[in-house]
Amino acid sequence: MSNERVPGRDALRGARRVVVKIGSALLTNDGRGLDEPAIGGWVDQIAALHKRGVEVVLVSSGAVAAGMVRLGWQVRPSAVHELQAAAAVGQNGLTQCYEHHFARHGLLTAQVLLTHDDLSNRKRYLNARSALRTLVDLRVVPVVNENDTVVTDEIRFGDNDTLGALVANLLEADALVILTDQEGLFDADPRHNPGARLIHEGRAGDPSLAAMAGTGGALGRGGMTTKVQAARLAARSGAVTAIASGRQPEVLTRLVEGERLGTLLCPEEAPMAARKRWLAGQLQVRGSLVLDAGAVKVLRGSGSSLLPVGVKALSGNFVRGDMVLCVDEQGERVAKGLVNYDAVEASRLLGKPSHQIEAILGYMEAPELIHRDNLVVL
Ligand SMILES: Nc1ncnc2c1ncn2[C@@H]1O[C@H](COP(=O)(O)OP(=O)(O)O)[C@@H](O)[C@H]1O
Ligand SMILES: N[C@@H](CCC(=O)OP(=O)(O)O)C(=O)O
Repeated sequence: MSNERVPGRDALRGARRVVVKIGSALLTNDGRGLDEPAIGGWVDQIAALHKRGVEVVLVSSGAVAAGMVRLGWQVRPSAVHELQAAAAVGQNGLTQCYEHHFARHGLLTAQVLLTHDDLSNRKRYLNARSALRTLVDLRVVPVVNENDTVVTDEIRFGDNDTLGALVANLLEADALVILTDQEGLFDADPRHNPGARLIHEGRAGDPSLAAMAGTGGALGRGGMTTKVQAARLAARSGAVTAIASGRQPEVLTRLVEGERLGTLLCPEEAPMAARKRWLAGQLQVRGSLVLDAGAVKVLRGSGSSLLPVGVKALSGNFVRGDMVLCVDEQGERVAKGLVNYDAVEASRLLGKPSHQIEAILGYMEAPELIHRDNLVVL
């Protein structure tokens, strides 16, 4: 195992928000019900990251497999209604298990069950986004799974790799870490090819990776194919994806320390550029800010954040986190970005220096109206 510095690994090292996906193959100890001691170990690692200020959202599989064990079923049913019943029974066990282990660290968890509709319908997408952001801001660890009990075959994600990537997009996470039962992506399925070699790093969009990823294992659904696809999806919003074995000691901690573990798949372009393009394309504009000439100059010239002091007027009924358009005094488009204050608060801050924010509002979310990481100059 090498500790040499590899550029893409720095994105993990500096990650502030990470989506961790734990797959069925790993969680259920090859079909013997939930592997509670192992879950306890991942929770310890997530709690350690939390302590360092890294925000972690967990995407956890295992409901169907845990339900089967609770119901005494030896064979995974194929009928949808039976799978749904097993998921409903098993999800309870999964939630209890995470709640119990995170409580040992004084951390609260929240169960978030999502369906495809929730992320493809604009209104529900925004609702899911603001609920998850709020949970993360409250320092709660969201534990996400697919809402298996209500989904039908046509609309299911099926595998949680895709769900993990969509959650990474939703929260503009810096990294998606997929923990599975293999050390990473190999150039052939290591279960059937003892000589298969681990891919250490790659480009998320590289078509040759798909060819190496065979089909799914017996318990999980997607195998490596959906993990490679998930990396491509996650890259849209600038997230790097690590695929690693959950059985490696301290795997999460070591990955965010930049250790060369597992497979790292990086976006084609710099993460920030990808993230900004994603931002610009994703969200509907909910309002606009009129900037004075000084603010226009620094935004265009030096890519600075937008401070309230440079804003003369606003329109629209936006809330914190919404996309707003920034225009100059002639109405010319200058930038788009995610605003840190809602319209009522922002209107009270117009033209004011940032050191007065706390006195005016009674609290300060951030000194800038739009942080430069959330700003796209047009
Ligand atoms: N190229 C490959 N590299 C690594 N694993 C592979 C590859 N091709 C197929 N696999 C299989 O993918 C399985 C992991 O996928 P899956 O069972 O869906 O796990 P999970 O439940 O964690 O999502 C491995 O056990 C392995 O047999
Ligand atoms: N939602 C399902 C998980 C589906 C699944 O196994 O996904 P994966 O871990 O990606 O192979 C469950 O909780 O059983």
